[in-house]
Amino acid sequence: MSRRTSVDYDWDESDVRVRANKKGSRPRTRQRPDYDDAVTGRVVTVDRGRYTAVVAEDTQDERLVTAVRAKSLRRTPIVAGDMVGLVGDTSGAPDTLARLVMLQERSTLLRRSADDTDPVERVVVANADQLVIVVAAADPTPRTGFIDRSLAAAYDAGIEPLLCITKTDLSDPTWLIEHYRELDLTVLTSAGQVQAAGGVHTAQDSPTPESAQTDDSLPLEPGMVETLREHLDGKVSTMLGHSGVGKSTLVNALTGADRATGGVNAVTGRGRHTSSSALALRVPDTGPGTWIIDTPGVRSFGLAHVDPDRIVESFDDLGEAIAQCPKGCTHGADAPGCALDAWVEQGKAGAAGAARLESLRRLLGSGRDDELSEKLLGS
Ligand SMILES: Nc1nc2c(ncn2[C@@H]2O[C@H](COP(=O)(O)OP(=O)(O)OP(=O)(O)O)[C@@H](O)[C@H]2O)c(=O)[nH]1
Ligand SMILES: [Zn+2]
Repeated sequence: MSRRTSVDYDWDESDVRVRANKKGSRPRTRQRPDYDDAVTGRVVTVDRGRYTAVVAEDTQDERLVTAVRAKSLRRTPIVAGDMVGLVGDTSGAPDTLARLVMLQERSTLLRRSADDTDPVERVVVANADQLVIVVAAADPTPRTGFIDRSLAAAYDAGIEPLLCITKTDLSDPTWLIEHYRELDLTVLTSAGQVQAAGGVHTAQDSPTPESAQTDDSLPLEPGMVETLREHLDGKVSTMLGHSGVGKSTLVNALTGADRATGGVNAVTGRGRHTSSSALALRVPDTGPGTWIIDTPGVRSFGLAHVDPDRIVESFDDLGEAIAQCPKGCTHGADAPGCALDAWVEQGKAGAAGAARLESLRRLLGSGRDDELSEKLLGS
């Protein structure tokens, strides 16, 4: 049952010595003849040094393979979403263990540092196309600081952001939607609204497919789940949000998996997932390649690893003013000639301009106050 799939990827072994080889144009797999028969897998979760990958995705031979990392990769972080090469017993049969020997080059890499002063950068998720930032309209109170830093991290990683506002039955999220009106950001609310590129549209009421039938006791409106499903279709998305905002509720409604109780059977066919590590899940009623990666452990987004210029670029709604700043402008409150204050005072950045500028300055500063208050609030 160990049918091989051919390896025709551009492997990044994260092995600098191999990559630095003069014959750089030669396919790297040739330099590793041992691995010619490696099968490709998508890492769905990592738990205590064990990597679970789905192999032969969307074929009859699709299976979950558990693997341990080869010695040569022991210093390389490998995370959910990574595409890897596996050798050895890749049958996926119970109690078998394969060897993870290669790491494919990533299209994107979402990273964070524990806080803005922590130089240690952590890899969160690989190959995500989209970052779904989940906040609640209330309980817990949404903080734009968290959204803004998530946006900066997404922008830096080249990942498309999407803002999802849950619990709109508890509080009116209009102020939050207004806050991002001038930014080209799609906003979904649990009332089923979509804001794209500055306009608010009511989402089409689509019927809930059988497999996604939500429990009557769930406070979610089907409109949001279905609109979100459409936005996830064909993409690898990762979901991020503070505890209690309703991520599990959303993921469960989307996938039918019961994350809280550790059951992933509906998605992977077998196995239990009880750790708090990131987990990639299939999304029913979507096309091939649709995955959602839940990151329960990630609650704050230190930006120590992000170039300040990239942070500035994530404030696209202030971009026109920034273009008028003197060269090398730090955009700080006391930066000489900074065009931002006048721009905002003239109302050119919209009603939320002042708050957006404040947020930019906070992120460009140490940002510690914001991060600290998030921690103090028990996020
Ligand atoms: N009123 C209301 N409650 C909701 C909504 N969505 C989720 N909840 C409730 O909010 C609580 C927290 O939801 P979870 O889905 O567990 O939140 P989470 O983000 O996964 O939280 P962690 O598992 O701690 O990361 C639960 O009691 C849900 O029933 C909503 O749209 N409206
Ligand atoms: Zn400036």
